[in-house]
Amino acid sequence: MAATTLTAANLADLPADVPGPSYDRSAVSVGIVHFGVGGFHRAHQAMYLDELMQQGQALDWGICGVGVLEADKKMAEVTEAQDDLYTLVLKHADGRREARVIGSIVDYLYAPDDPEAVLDRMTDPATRIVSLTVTEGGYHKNASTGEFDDRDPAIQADIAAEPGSPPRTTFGFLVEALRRRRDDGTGPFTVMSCDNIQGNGHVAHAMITAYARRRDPELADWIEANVPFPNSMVDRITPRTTDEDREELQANTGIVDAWPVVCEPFTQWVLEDRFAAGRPPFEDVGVQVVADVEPYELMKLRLLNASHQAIAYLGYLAGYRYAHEVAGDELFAGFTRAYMDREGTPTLQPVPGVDLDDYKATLIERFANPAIRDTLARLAAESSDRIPTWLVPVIRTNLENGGEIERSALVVAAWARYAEGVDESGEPIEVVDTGRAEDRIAAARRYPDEPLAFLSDRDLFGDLIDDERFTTAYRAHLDALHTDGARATVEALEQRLGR
Ligand SMILES: NC(=O)c1ccc[n+]([C@@H]2O[C@H](COP(=O)([O-])OP(=O)(O)OC[C@H]3O[C@@H](n4cnc5c(N)ncnc54)[C@H](O)[C@@H]3O)[C@@H](O)[C@H]2O)c1
Ligand SMILES: O=P(O)(O)OC[C@@H](O)[C@@H](O)[C@H](O)[C@H](O)CO
Repeated sequence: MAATTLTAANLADLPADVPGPSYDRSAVSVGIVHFGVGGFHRAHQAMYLDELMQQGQALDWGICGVGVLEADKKMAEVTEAQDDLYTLVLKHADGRREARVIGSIVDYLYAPDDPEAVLDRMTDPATRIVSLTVTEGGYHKNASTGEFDDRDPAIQADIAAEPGSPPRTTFGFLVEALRRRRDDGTGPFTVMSCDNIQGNGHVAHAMITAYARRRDPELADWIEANVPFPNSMVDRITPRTTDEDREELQANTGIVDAWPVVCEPFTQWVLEDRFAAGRPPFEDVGVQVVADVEPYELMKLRLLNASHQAIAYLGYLAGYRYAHEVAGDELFAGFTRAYMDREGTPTLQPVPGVDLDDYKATLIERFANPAIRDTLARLAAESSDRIPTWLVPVIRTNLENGGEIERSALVVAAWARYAEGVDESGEPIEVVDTGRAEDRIAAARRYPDEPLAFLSDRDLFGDLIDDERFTTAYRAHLDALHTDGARATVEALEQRLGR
């Protein structure tokens, strides 16, 4: 098969079964600046905009991506070489692949090279939305107090910088751009968070204004009064792109793409309708634009993301390395579904238009899609940002209401066992937890002398360590994980609790 390097000039040479932009990309202008162009943004928001553009809509809502981290240099190089084009490959469970080339990202700026260019984009009146997928850690929220946490050195540097000087962090850029827009009368843009955080808009609002307050209280007041931060629920399982994905794409289609994105066919976006200066007509491409996102967020984070945590640690300890292997194992799939039914679901609000039984059954099917090859290592990374935001609130609510907590306690114990850094066969585990890995590993290794040491960090677990019902369950599970291993522990628990 003839090789086609992905560039604007080569779009006409795409194979017939790989559609590309049918719209004139030179007519697309930037209306959205996006921080954190990773796999998920390219599989989700950029895809929805591309669909609108295919319908001849939203041509004034093109995306300019921004990377602020050293690690984003690679994305800058690839987008430059490929005219911001990339291939999106949907992987169906039956082995089918559906590829298309996405054209809605039309510019990319690597902020450390030219921070003023980023600010120019953000202060351009045509920019009406600044969206974010900067991961849970990118919001600088202390999980226990809920307050802004300024301990990140880059954030400290931005807080201390001279007024008007070039920022380094996402918050620094947002607040400086808003200051300039206030001062020159351009007015606000909307800050649209698309990260997996409960109340992501509320959290972005609270953290960004807290940051702004440290620099300029009047500006913080102006942001409070003028900038909308809509909440959203976002969903599409998007694993990291691998070399095999690149090779497979080329072998199947001839397309040479340095950074394609692969994901599951399922996609969902529930978005609160609160924008300062308009928005694309997202509902025309299946986005659920609603007044209250909270019930959907809780459903997704407490069923999907919290279940991912169960699958990750228990599955890894049991010797699996991929999500579909764990979800395809009846014992672990049954445990996960029982967590959802008995512990996650009782903490949810009624979710308009959703049959929760169907939703949960679909989740297990999605996890079990063998084509996705989502690694447990991806799901188990950055646990300190995930367990406290997704699972701890479930445990707290159930403790308050006299609900069940046994399975959640086992997931927390499995994290502690995983964080010891050695699996059940004595092989090392790479514990990825930015800024906290050393501390987590040290706390985990205080077992068995101090069996509750892992729970003693109140930033992560609040007062769970003071609740005897929880600590009794946690201790028993942690002991069992050490003496019997993950599989036997889950088996015994499921036998004891039944369904
Ligand atoms: N991958 C998924 O399945 C998925 C699904 C739904 C939602 N999400 C959300 O999207 C986020 C990103 O996921 P991804 O798969 O694209 O990851 P990724 O690693 O491919 O990309 C993450 C991007 O965020 C940037 N980033 C990370 N920390 C940052 C910080 N402190 N400040 C600024 N930028 C920062 C990175 O530089 C990168 O551009 C997740 O954390 C989650 O909240 C992901
Ligand atoms: O991306 P994170 O760090 O928020 O969480 C890991 C996974 O649970 C998550 O990426 C899911 O795959 C995703 O939320 C599915 O929509």
